[in-house]
Amino acid sequence: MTTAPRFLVDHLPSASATVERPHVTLTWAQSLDSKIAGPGGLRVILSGPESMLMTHWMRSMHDAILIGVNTLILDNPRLQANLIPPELNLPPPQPLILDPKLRFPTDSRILHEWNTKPNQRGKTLRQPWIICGDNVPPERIKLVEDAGARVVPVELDQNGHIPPSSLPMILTSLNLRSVMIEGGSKVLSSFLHTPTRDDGSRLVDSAVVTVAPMFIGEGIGVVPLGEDVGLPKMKNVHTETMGKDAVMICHVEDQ
Ligand SMILES: NC(=O)c1ccc[n+]([C@@H]2O[C@H](COP(=O)([O-])OP(=O)(O)OC[C@H]3O[C@@H](n4cnc5c(N)ncnc54)[C@H](O)[C@@H]3O)[C@@H](O)[C@H]2O)c1
Ligand SMILES: Nc1nc(=O)c(N)c(NC[C@H](O)[C@H](O)[C@H](O)COP(=O)(O)O)[nH]1
Repeated sequence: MTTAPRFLVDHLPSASATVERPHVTLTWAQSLDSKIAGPGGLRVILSGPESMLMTHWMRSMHDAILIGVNTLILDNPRLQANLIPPELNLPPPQPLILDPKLRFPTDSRILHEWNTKPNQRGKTLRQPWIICGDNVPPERIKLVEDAGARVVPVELDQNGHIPPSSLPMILTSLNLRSVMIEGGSKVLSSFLHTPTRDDGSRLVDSAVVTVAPMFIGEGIGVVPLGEDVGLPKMKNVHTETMGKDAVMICHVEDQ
């Protein structure tokens, strides 16, 4: 496949997204029993080859990919679009990690890739940027920056989280026009529970959900236990079969 799947092009941001109003996409892969990982956060491969490739197209269609620090620690992802043919020379997405206390492990794979492949910088890789609380000690920030990442301190909310409603403004300040939020469960939940941005407009523009035909049983749900109240109404705007999986594009309805 040398072009993005048509249904993504039809529903996701392109040149229409602006730095003033960045497009926010939530995405995850889940089992039939709504789990995104196994017990204790064990990574489970849910997506088949076709939908995994689709996920990488989605990565390349957003300026940034964002995950929570637990996903970084548990999955140790690279957050690249490396299933897309390199000869297409698509700009790599900017990895962003939400990490209030700056727990970022400096031996993570994402940083290793950045530090050990200088000739790939800007081609298939970008420097990991870590968004942390503005109360993180300067010595800790220096240690992480000396290890190769960029640290962006911001004001936290009363839960000690990076406030979902202010993420779009943070993206604007970083010159990023769109973000694909890949999880995990706590991050997805906080964005689903926050209807609007600081400017009063809708926070989440689209959700792209891969459903794999399998059961996980005990494991990590799409939203953490006890956070399944107050979730928004969703509208299905497109469903595509990709190999063994179904991929659903949804919009959040006005509350
Ligand atoms: N199947 C999938 O598509 C998929 C995708 C990503 C992750 N996962 C799975 O998710 C699990 C990790 O999920 P998790 O819920 O433990 O952690 P998470 O990745 O959601 O990270 C949570 C942490 O992020 C920080 N944070 C900062 N701002 C936040 C905000 N606004 N809201 C919430 N947290 C914020 C907090 O420190 C919090 O503890 C892993 O097991 C991983 O395998 C699955
Ligand atoms: N689309 C998708 N299907 C899955 O079956 C699965 N387990 C994830 N989980 C997202 C998670 O963060 C993964 O760990 C990254 O997909 C790691 O892959 P990379 O090294 O970044 O390519 N995502």
